[in-house]
Amino acid sequence: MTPRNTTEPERPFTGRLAEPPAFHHQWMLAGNPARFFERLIREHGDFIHYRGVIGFHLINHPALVHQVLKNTHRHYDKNSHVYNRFRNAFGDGLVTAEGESWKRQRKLLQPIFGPASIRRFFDLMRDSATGATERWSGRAANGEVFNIARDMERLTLEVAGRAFFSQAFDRTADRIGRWTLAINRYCAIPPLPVISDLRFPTPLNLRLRRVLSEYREFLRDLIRERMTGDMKDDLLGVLLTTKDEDTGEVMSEDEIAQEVLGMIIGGHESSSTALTWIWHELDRHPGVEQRLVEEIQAVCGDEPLTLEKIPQLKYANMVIQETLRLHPPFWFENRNTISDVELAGVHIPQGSMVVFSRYSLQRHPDFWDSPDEFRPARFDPDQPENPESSHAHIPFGSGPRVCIGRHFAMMELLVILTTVLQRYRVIVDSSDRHEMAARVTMVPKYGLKVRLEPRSSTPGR
Ligand code: HEM
Repeated sequence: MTPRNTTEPERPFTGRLAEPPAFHHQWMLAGNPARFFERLIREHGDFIHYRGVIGFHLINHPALVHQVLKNTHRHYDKNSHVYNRFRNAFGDGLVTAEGESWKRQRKLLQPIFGPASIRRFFDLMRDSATGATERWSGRAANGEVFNIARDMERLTLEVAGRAFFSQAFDRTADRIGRWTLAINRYCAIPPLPVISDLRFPTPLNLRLRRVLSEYREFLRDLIRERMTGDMKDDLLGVLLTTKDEDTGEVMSEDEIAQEVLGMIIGGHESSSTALTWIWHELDRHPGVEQRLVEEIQAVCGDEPLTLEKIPQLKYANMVIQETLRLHPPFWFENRNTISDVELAGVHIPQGSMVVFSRYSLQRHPDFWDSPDEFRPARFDPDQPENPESSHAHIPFGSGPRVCIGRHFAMMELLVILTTVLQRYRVIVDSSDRHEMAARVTMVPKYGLKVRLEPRSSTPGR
């Protein structure tokens, strides 16, 4: 379910700009930046001009966010410290591209990720999820405690890898896993301009350079393989053959490499994080888990999930939305002003950074009742609990740069959630140490230690 289809936020912003003292609570940025923004908002309101090592305008009201991402998006781009760090790692794929280059890429890629096109990935998603649950049978039988966050990472990487490279992923899975880890480590460092520059020879930068060149070589070989006859119907095959409607041009090898890398890294990590939070919340809310299992039983019986049944998983959808609200994987967003802009009557000069925290926005007490409580019923499409909250829920972004992979991600989450729950109850172990960490994505800092309890019947057997 996506939020209701309204175009303008229901409530205008009526507050004023606050200017806390320079460097206010700056030390908190080094620990947990989501808590830093939360505290600023609690003390100073929904519109703040922060002056510190890095200065920014912080917005925390749906009407302001809507204005930046949608109504006046042309006045903003992603030339910020944070996105420049991603640019070093991924190049200029869709996530970081700007202007004409972004427009061209988005137009080419949009149809590939539309709701109808991504249906063909259903089988591979279900097969990968089923494979993971089968590999877990020994663990379940032995009552083994393991970190399910790692398994979710492996599983969503496999889904993304197979969607892009078919079986070539399986041959290279370990290497791709290592490359991903190195890139994620690089992206998680503070976005300080000099240190992030790949020419600066820190061990992390040198490692990233090596990894990127290995990845390019892997992709070059694979593209050559495809060009010499072994063309496949996976995402790489589609990218190699998709033509610009107007010019008839195909994407260059370099463009494809940047695109694929950004999507595999960004797409698999966000989905695995969301899944880990779902297991965390279901364990804490047995009533929700019970209702979810009942829905799955009613929809699928003892058979594996099929593509046609996905729309019937309404409660599962609500559970996912509520998890994405409380634990938005990409919790932080930022834009750079490319001209002078006016926001809520305030003049903001060109070259300023405007930021918001999805974590705070999606827990805004003016838009959500008991905002910290996990209540999937909020997202009941027939009876939404907080009818004015649609613009306070944007886990996939909003406006022209809304996540292109959102339909893919939602289907993947539904398939994995259903497949695992049909076979196991996921129980968080008493040894689990819980703390939220806000890195590139928002994660449980120490992962999630769980045990599995087999259910009495196994689908398809
Ligand atoms: C739960 C999973 C996911 C979440 C929460 C998520 C979230 C987001 C968000 C918030 C943005 C917008 C950033 C902005 O405003 O600039 C975004 C953009 C993007 N996402 Fe996702 N994403 C997810 C999964 C995926 C997947 C699976 C893919 C690819 C298959 C993907 C590919 C992209 C791309 C390419 C963009 C850039 C779009 C553009 O700027 O035109 N995402 N994502």
